Amino acid sequence: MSTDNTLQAIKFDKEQVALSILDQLLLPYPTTYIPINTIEDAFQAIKKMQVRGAPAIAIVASFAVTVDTHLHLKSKDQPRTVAQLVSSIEYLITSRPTAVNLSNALTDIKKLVLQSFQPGDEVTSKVFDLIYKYSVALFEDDLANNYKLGDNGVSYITKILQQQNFKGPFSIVTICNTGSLATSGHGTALGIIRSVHQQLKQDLGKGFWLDQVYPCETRPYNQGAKLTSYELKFEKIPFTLICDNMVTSLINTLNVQKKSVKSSSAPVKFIITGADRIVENGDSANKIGTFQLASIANQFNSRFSEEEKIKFIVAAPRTTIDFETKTGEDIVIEERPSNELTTLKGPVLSVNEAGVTEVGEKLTVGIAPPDISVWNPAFDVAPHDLIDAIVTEDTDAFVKNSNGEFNLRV
Ligand SMILES: CSC[C@H]1O[C@H](OP(=O)(O)O)[C@H](O)[C@@H]1O
Repeated sequence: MSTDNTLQAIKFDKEQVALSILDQLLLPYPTTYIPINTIEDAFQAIKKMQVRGAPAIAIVASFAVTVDTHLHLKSKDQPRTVAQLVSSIEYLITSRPTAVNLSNALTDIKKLVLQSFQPGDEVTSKVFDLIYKYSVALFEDDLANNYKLGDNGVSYITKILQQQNFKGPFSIVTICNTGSLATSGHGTALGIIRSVHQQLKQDLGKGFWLDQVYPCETRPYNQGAKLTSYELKFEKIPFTLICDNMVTSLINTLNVQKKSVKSSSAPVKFIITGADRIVENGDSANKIGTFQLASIANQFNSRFSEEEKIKFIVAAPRTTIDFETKTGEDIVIEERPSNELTTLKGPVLSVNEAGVTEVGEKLTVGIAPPDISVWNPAFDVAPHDLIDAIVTEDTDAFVKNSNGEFNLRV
């Protein structure tokens, strides 16, 4: 195992055909890379959320099928049939049901193999080659697409601010983690924030600039507090961490009362989230709490002038769009274990004589009575009528037509 203070969630050695992932359950404290050698290793790591984020879990799953196949071919074990490989792939799809990237990628791999081979055929190096090429392309395309998505987000944000005749500093609210730790790099919603931070700086003369990011801590698994804060701090992007239940007060303080929060008075102009599954009509499943953010923006906008309105942006690569599902009503929402809500895990922190924080052993702390009824859906669905724009790697952001409908087909 290696430790590495990096934002690289996934490491794949093309020559050695070796896969390791950053154990994200230990972040934001020093963590380790753990090897993924089998489909079962990947299932467990995805299920436990040692790796999470819709694009990242699809990439890790695809690479895991590649590595598993490679190691099996090298072993002296009984050759595997295509049917057996397909069955393992179908098992891996069940590790997390809501994020469509996972099922899309593994279904693509299944189709690729079955287009050229019969179920009873032996898994040979030719099968491996198909899977390897697909997995490497998925990883590399995701990274390239995230930079395009970031630029498209900047274009949309610039257009809106110009239309609203907005001048000065602005803020962005986001939820969960949608950055390098959730993708192959740069990120989706956090990728837009990275690109905005780089391209809309005060000294670049556009007349408006990003002053503050407000990441929601994202209960109950705290991806915002643990992961997005880690990324924003790493990139030196100005941010202030808030609880999920603070967003209404934040917007009321900044945008309505025109007062400051900490040292910033920049109004919230955008709420930017990721997605785990965007369906045909634009309804978008994302981390629990996202629907609430869309509702909050809608509530304020009902009182705001056009120039004051807050825009709600969903950011995702096209691999997150599910054209098989017509509306959000049909999206399966993953429910997770109760203990994610009734306990908190983390290291013991102590400050030594030199004032340096030392990271000790990992503990689990109870924050609710044991054996109680808990509801822990990992996602909710923001209806398309509350979404202003869906930003992908395609050139222009998708916005609704005069009938209030998205057309996500290009
Ligand atoms: C680019 S990540 C997309 C999406 O995935 C996250 O879910 P999880 O942390 O449970 O894997 C979150 O909903 C992000 O918005």
